[in-house]
Amino acid sequence: MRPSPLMVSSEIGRLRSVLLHRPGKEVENLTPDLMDRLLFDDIPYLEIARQEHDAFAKILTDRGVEVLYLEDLAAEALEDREVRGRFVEDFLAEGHIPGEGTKAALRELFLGLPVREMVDRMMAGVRRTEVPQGRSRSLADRLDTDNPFAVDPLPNLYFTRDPFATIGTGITLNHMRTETRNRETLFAQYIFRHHPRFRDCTIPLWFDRHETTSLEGGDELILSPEALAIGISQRTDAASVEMLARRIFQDGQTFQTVLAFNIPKKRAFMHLDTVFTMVDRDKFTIHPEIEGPLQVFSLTRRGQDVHIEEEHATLEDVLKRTLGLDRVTLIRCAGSDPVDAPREQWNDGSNTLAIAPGEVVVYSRNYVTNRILQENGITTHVMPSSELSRGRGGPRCMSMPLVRDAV
Ligand SMILES: NC(=O)NCCC[C@H](N)C(=O)O
Repeated sequence: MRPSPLMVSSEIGRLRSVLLHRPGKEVENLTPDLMDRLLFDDIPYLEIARQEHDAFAKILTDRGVEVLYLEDLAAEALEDREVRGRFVEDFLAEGHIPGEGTKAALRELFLGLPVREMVDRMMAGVRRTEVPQGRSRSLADRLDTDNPFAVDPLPNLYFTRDPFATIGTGITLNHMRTETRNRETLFAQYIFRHHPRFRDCTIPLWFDRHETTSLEGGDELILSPEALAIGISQRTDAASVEMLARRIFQDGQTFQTVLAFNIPKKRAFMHLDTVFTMVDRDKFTIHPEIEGPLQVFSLTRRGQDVHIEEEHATLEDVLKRTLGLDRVTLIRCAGSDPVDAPREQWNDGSNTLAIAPGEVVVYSRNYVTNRILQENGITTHVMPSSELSRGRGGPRCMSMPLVRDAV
């Protein structure tokens, strides 16, 4: 077995390799009635969303970052016909297909396509009108439902931050809060098991998709090689945090502390990274509402066990102590303006992606926060964002680092 090709031990180390997903037809396979269940607040215009995403990727590649695409890795991982067959079965099993006849027709549809087209179709979803009506139609196949899809689209796939997370040399393969996003984690499972880049490597698994509690990557931040910050949030359960801490501590990675922040359970704050991201060694963007005092649990390694302490402290005090800093700069979203701050946080003004210490990618629409970042000495790479932001995620949400330089 080869050593892990993954290494991420901070939020800000120079970014060397990152996983993105270029939005596909899935972001237009949305109707007003489906938006709530599929976790969107509006329907993006695909052509512009792709232009915006290409601008995002260009910011990264122009600075020497290797950009890998989920759809490419998935297709490459599924080259083998037997593996592809198993993937289709798993995908259909979790797709809540109405009847056996529909499932058989979808199986035939997917396996009859070239592998890359198959991946695109699975991501895009299949409309009921696109499924050839097979002979054996069970009652369930015949029943008309108000869902126009035989198998749902996966519109949140371009938020590659959430289905799995690189921590150290391993990953958490996540169990997502919602059914619509949990199917996304199947792609990562097959990529890490079957893609030539990963399959013969020793990649520790800190969490697995079959766990019964939820964990999403937007809640997983790496403050330093010694400390993680995990949100207990609308999407991540406390039990998941303790489970990943125990596994990471037992593996002998560099991490000694996991800080669990209990944040408000609401859609605007769905993940810790929607209200808090690291932009430099001692600088953070935050939403004013989480300045604290917050309920923070410190999970520390004690031999083979995990010691848990609770405190109510300000974010500033916790960060200074954990990072051994005399001072930290908390850059408040839109300067805490009572109107600009909630607006820009809603459009992910606090959700930056660092490509090096003090250098971040931001959404153009959050111009108040962007100006304040610049005033604090942060270099901002501004990307267009009108269509991508309709999915309620920013540059950090749309990226999963695979390799960063040590800080
Ligand atoms: N890390 C993140 O904050 N990801 C944003 C995910 C947005 C997506 N529509 C969701 O609700 O899961």
